[in-house]
Amino acid sequence: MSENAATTRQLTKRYGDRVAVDAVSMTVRRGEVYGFLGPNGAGKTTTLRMLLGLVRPTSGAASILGRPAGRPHPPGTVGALIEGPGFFPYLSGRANLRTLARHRGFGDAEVERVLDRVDLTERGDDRFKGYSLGMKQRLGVAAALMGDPELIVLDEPTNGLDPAGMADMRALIVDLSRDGQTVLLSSHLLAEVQQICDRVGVINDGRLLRESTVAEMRGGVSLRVRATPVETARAIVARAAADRSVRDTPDGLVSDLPADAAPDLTRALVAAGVDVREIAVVERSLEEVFFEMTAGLHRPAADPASEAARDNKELVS
Ligand SMILES: Nc1ncnc2c1ncn2[C@@H]1O[C@H](COP(=O)(O)OP(=O)(O)OP(=O)(O)O)[C@@H](O)[C@H]1O
Repeated sequence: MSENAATTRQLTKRYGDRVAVDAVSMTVRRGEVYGFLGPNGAGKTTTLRMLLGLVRPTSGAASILGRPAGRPHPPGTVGALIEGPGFFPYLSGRANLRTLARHRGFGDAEVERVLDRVDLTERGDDRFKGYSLGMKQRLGVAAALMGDPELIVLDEPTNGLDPAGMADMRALIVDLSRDGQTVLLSSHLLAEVQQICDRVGVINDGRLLRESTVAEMRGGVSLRVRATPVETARAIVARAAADRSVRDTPDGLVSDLPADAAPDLTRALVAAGVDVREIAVVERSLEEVFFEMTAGLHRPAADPASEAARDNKELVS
């Protein structure tokens, strides 16, 4: 049995001159929640579609649960929610799932199991049309869960949800993972998913910039010092920082010092007559790391200004 749930090697997709996915090599391990992160248009959906065999790669290879992408998967191995589920608006959630279940060879008991899994049992007889966006997304996840697949692929599962809907979806994904399912999800909301992913792959302009655990990606903590006079404070922080850099930020001086350096640093600042207003341990968010990684990188040729602006807006929204 392959220890990896999904892998891609140099996976590439071109649409005419445009390289939507550029030599992406990623590895999703069994049992983890893997976040495939990047701004809209970065190539996430295209990569997932290639993994699921819905789009043919231009070059490179992909495999899921040890089988080359594109080969039919035995029932109960892979479930996916890609680009919004297609449900009949005038049928109830339950009737929609029953229709799908019959098509896929599952019985009504499986429909009840997945409805319960996404907490929609009580609202199962309501028309799909009347569902909130969060409920619609959860019904889509329920459809992906039929047959209890080993790997669940969710494309932007929190897209468009309000904070409560996002929290529900996060809790559901964490539950699935606790039950041993592997979850591969894509998102442009880095702050949103950093809380629930074990590892992440960051994609921009079709290229995988980095793949690692969330903790590795965020790096260690830093100390932030707000004190006056700032020149004296900077000199003292620099001495404590030794060969580490000291950065001036709008929120104060920041240096990659460990949290346990704070007491000595505070004493040194006070001894030098510096007024210390704040010493804080700060952790970088994935969003900050993403902006550092992409700073100065080439932007899409089509419309660089608007695309960059749009990406930035959506990354922080
Ligand atoms: N069928 C297609 N024909 C032409 N270009 C395409 C096609 N599908 C995707 N693209 C282009 O490939 C690039 C990557 O798109 P993709 O949908 O994979 O990105 P994404 O990261 O999933 O973004 P989003 O979250 O907006 O879907 C985009 O520039 C997109 O316009």
